Amino acid sequence: MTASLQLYGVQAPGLALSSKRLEFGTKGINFSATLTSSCAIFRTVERSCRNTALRVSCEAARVDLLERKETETCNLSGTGKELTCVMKFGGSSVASAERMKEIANLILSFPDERPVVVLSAMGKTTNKLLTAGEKAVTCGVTNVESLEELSFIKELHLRTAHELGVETTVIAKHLEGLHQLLKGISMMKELTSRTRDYLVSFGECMSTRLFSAYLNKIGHKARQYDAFEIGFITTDDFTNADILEATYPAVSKTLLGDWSKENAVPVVTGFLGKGWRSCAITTLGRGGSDLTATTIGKALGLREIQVWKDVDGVLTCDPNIYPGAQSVPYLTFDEAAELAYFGAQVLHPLSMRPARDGDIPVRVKNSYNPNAPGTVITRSRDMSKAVLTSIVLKRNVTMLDIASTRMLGQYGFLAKVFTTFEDLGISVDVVATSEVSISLTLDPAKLWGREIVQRANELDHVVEELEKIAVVKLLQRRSIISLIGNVQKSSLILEKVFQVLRSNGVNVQMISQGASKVNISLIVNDEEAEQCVRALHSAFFETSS
Ligand SMILES: Nc1ncnc2c1ncn2[C@@H]1O[C@H](COP(=O)(O)OP(=O)(O)O)[C@@H](O)[C@H]1O
Ligand SMILES: N[C@@H](CC(=O)OP(=O)(O)O)C(=O)O
Repeated sequence: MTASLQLYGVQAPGLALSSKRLEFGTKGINFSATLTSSCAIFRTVERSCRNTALRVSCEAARVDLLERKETETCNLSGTGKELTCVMKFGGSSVASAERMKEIANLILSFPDERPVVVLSAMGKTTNKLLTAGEKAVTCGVTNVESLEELSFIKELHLRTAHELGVETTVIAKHLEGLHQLLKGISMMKELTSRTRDYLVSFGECMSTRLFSAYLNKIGHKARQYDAFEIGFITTDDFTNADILEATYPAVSKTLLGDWSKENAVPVVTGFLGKGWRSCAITTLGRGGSDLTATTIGKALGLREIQVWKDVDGVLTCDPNIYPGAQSVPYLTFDEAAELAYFGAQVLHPLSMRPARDGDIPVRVKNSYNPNAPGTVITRSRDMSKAVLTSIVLKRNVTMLDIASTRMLGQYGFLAKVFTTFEDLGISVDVVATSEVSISLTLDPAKLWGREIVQRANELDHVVEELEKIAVVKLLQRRSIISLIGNVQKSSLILEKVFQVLRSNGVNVQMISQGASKVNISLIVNDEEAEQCVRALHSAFFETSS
């Protein structure tokens, strides 16, 4: 049982709260969450500490303690009496005015649902914003106006407003702000990851404003929310921020509080948050609107989370690799998480976490084909007949073969290897070990998120460090093929896999069965990978045996 202790403070004008540090000196207090807003600091503490006197010391400028108030943390499962579900629509589902009208009809076609709507940016807006930002660095201030991406974004959003019949004023400030920001980037000749997040936030801020205005126009009361203003508190890892615990009660309080006053459909920006130290806009990693949706689902204790895409649910493999991929009717949270983590673009890698914690079913549906049943993701499912569920490919992975320079019997070798990665802040994806050697792949999401120069230095540095204790081989352009399914049937799966790979003349360079028990990973050369996935798909999903 936790209680929330809220300490309200006033800020000296013009000072960001993040520049101050409040210290809670009393021993034994277990802070399970922290969140700051421009005028308050909230800390969630264990109930047992309720009456403990807190010594609050303020390091920087003035923070006056105005009020100390104890409140029960929102009852997460009991508050969602009225709002029923989350409906998240991805970029392809809101790519044009016509698509937005269809989505509005779709929402209205479920009269028993009272959804929280989460939207991504329209179509490929996020990519266009990023390209515009990169071009702005070098194009010169006077040329910003004629950047084709800026013109495209302006034209798309203004046209959408006209076609929806809503005032262009709902997005005018954002279009102007975007223009100014690009000029700023151009003047500074620099695009930091913090600015990058601010830049892409314009996409979701505009799509939600247009859609909410449209719902209101057709007589369906709606209210737009910027996630970074309603308590989506994240780490300050720009471009890949993680949601902090304090988000749940804050989001619940705002959305349920407003809903109880007026039943207006909440339309929330996906993908965005607010860094808890910086108070700047952050993003949750590409495809992060899925995570926004599941976070809201958990925060409000809703009955279901729906993510509407442009495919008939989660498929047996990436349809861009094999167009004959079929939809998977049921998945567990573990299977879906593994599938997303190992590269299936269809779901954000962390999005299953809140749904699993809240035990809320996630339904993946096709907004272009609403009648298709889609995929239902739940805590457990009948695995008695399940063998292989889906095949996932992650390309361009770096692999390391590390062999100890000592002989057998050396203890501490694995510990030293992993300490090196920990020290360098690099996470590892797939591992296979013996007593004196270890093969592993490096998480490309973490590594490739950094600048090219930084990346090359990092790899050199890893090899240099490891060479103090081992012979190291750096192998690039490898692919991980992940076989998601019932690992209880691993012999059956592997028998078939090796038959297929042998008949295709492919040598597996490493194999690993994860502790999650839903995934077997194979490492092959990049250039052989797609052909392998197609051959494996035929063997597992297109033959009767
Ligand atoms: N196993 C898979 N199942 C379904 N879609 C997949 C899979 N692997 C890759 N994809 C790709 O993911 C896309 C859907 O994800 P995404 O583009 O993020 O959707 P949205 O933007 O609508 O949220 C599909 O169009 C498909 O090309
Ligand atoms: N617009 C962001 C966030 C997002 O979730 O998009 P989508 O739902 O279209 O994948 C992106 O492109 O990454």
